[in-house]
Amino acid sequence: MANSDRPNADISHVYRGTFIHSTQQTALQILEDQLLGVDTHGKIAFIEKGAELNRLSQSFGFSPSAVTQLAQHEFFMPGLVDTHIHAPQYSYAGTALDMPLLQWLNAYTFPVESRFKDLEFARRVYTQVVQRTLRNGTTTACYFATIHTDASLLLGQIANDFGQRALVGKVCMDRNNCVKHYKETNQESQEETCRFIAELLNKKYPLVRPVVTPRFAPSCTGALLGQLGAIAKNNNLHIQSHISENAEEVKLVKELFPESESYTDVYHKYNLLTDKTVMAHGCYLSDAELALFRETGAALSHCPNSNISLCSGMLDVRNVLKHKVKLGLGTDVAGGYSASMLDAVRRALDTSKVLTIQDPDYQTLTFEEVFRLATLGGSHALSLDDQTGNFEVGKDFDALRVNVAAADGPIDMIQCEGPKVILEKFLNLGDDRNIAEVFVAGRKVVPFSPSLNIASMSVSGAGS
Ligand SMILES: Nc1nc2[nH]cnc2c(=O)[nH]1
Ligand SMILES: [Zn+2]
Repeated sequence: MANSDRPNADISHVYRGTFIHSTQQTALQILEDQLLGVDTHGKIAFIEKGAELNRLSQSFGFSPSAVTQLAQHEFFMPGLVDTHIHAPQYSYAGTALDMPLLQWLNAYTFPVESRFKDLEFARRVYTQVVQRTLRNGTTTACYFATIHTDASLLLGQIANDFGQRALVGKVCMDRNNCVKHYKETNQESQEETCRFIAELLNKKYPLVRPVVTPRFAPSCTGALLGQLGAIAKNNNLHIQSHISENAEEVKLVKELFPESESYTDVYHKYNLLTDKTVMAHGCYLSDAELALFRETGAALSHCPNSNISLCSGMLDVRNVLKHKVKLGLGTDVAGGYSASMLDAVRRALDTSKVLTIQDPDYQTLTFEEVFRLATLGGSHALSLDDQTGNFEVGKDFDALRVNVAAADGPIDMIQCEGPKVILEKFLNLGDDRNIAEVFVAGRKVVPFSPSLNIASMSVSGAGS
């Protein structure tokens, strides 16, 4: 072996079995009888054919007897990437789905979010949402918190404690005519955003980053949007918001920002469309707006459960892909009632089929394409694809160990099936009972470590 090929870190784990992932070229690549090595930094050191065991064990210095062999109904897939989820709204997920967006925000969302000033309430809900999403295989989550800086910092701490990769945003809003006590002044929003960013970065959590988070154009003055664009630029930070989710909202933005050509133009004008931006929804974007997304490198998060639950609209994913706009999937809890990315996969397929019902010439998304959106697509949308999203050497090992035939699980395996069918069954029928283990950056984060003292955190609100 040439010197340049020598590994620069020791191997901590080697797994043997089926690995299923996406690449830029292929939506579904099935690698059977492979050996994947994880180094002591949690990175993928090699992924090669099982027949190479002896050579690999010698060159990487591990014992063949230490290899973990997957069982027949097991496979590894990349961790799921939730590109849009509201952590505080987990407290009412599964309820309050009887109104359109703007009314829903005023009636349910703003009153609930205002409660997150209370840090003990925040700790309880944030512990539960991080646990629930991890158990369901979300290895990376892009979170909205609330306007409260300390509670938003707590969300970052909890994600770090449980080992979830997370972008965390303190929500900014200096305009709210309906729930008057749930808003900031322009100065507060700016100052608290800077404090949030400084304090979160100062924690040096390896997998948790701040994200600049104007709630959406109707909640922010132009002045605030401009200040947030500058803060993101000066600190090279991610940006997240909402766009073109619902027809009434689009109309409102036209009224509030009459000088702008389009909703996308509002954000563009304030330097909020960058290659580290992810905007949720985009159901009503024109082709010209999609072209602007493509030009700036900004991404979209498709949140189909929310779009249907709030009767917002349906994203034409095929058209977004045609415009080569980066795209991931999001749960958008609690507009979306499920915190599971498996649900987002199913709802994305359902929505695509409804579009085909409406127009039989419409090219329905395949489950392979949606699998890619939920993994590599999401990591690309969050500009984290150099670190996660698939099983390329050098990326972090973010993975789910799936057992389709888990005892007492939701799937009956009637006959012996190949890996493609097994994956399809898991995506359509599986749940957390099929997710035996979850890894983030090589660390096993599910089952939870007993040292996390889960019971005291979730029941009494005490804990780390
Ligand atoms: N779905 C959804 N859309 C929004 N637009 C502005 N805020 C929100 C929110 O909390 N949820
Ligand atoms: Zn949202």
